[in-house]
Amino acid sequence: MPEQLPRGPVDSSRVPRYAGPATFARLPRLDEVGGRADVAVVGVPFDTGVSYRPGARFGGNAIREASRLLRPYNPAQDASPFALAQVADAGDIAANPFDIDEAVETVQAAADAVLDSGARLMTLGGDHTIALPLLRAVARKHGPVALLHFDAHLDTWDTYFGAAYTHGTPFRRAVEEGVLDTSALSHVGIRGPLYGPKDLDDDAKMGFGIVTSADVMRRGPDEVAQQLRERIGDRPLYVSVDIDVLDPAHAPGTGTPEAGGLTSRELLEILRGLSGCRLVSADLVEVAPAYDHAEITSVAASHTAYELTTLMARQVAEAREES
Ligand SMILES: N=C(N)NCCCC(=O)O
Ligand SMILES: [Zn+2]
Ligand SMILES: [Zn+2]
Repeated sequence: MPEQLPRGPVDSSRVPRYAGPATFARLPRLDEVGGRADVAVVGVPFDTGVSYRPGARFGGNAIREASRLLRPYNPAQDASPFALAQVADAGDIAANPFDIDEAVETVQAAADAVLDSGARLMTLGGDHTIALPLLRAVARKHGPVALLHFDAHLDTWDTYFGAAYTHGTPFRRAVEEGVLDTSALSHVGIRGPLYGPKDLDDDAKMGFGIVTSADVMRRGPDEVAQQLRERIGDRPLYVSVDIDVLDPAHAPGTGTPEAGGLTSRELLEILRGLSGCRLVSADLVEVAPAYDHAEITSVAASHTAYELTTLMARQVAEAREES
């Protein structure tokens, strides 16, 4: 008989949810489930790529702490994600805080290892620099992927202080490197001042379509999600969520806040509307708990990661049924 491995969160009716060290959603650690998971949740404590307030290195653990209140059944997607698939917390990637190039290599190697094990990757924390190595790893496995990018910012700028790897530049590098399918690139939640109109011209030339924050308000999450689903089709999809896509009222704990953002309700509803998309991996970046209050930001982030892991778990279950 194969040994019965733990699966799913600690039972919060038996062990108080505030007890013990935090893993995402009180899930087992990867080493407790024999080192194999369908979805690996990984922290990325790295924030050397930021242009303004630092602190996103602490985002992953803040999200884990705030995720203690998540429950096993997700009514919005009518799914029990942690029963559908083995979802485990794989700990943190030890990225060098003093050397961005080396950190980018380390994140890529760690992501390669997770994807090679057959798992989908859900990363928590870090600044947006890390999307580049994560996309490299995903493209190595799946080929160029569709990208759905939630952010106040384009993050397709060229360099800062001459540096190529920063939190404002990952998606330009990703396009240059050919890791993205340029027929299916979307930003959602864009707003705020830019350096000049060329920012938008460059971005459009790279192939990005933009759903602004005001578009989401005017058209509503259902219509936006439908348009995104049509653009993505059946391509392998990577979702990158910069928590500053939310209004600072919904996510004060972040490094480059911009007024006029999405509500957490709008973000969660758009994500739920992606059901059926081939979500292969996702990141959730730019949570900087030092500027947070009452865990407003990390609670929103924990629910965002919950919707994303639910989408992935449903995909895992569907793929299992088909085979
Ligand atoms: N990726 C984030 N959060 N911010 C990018 C802002 C780049 C700038 O300082 O213009
Ligand atoms: Zn941003
Ligand atoms: Zn960003």
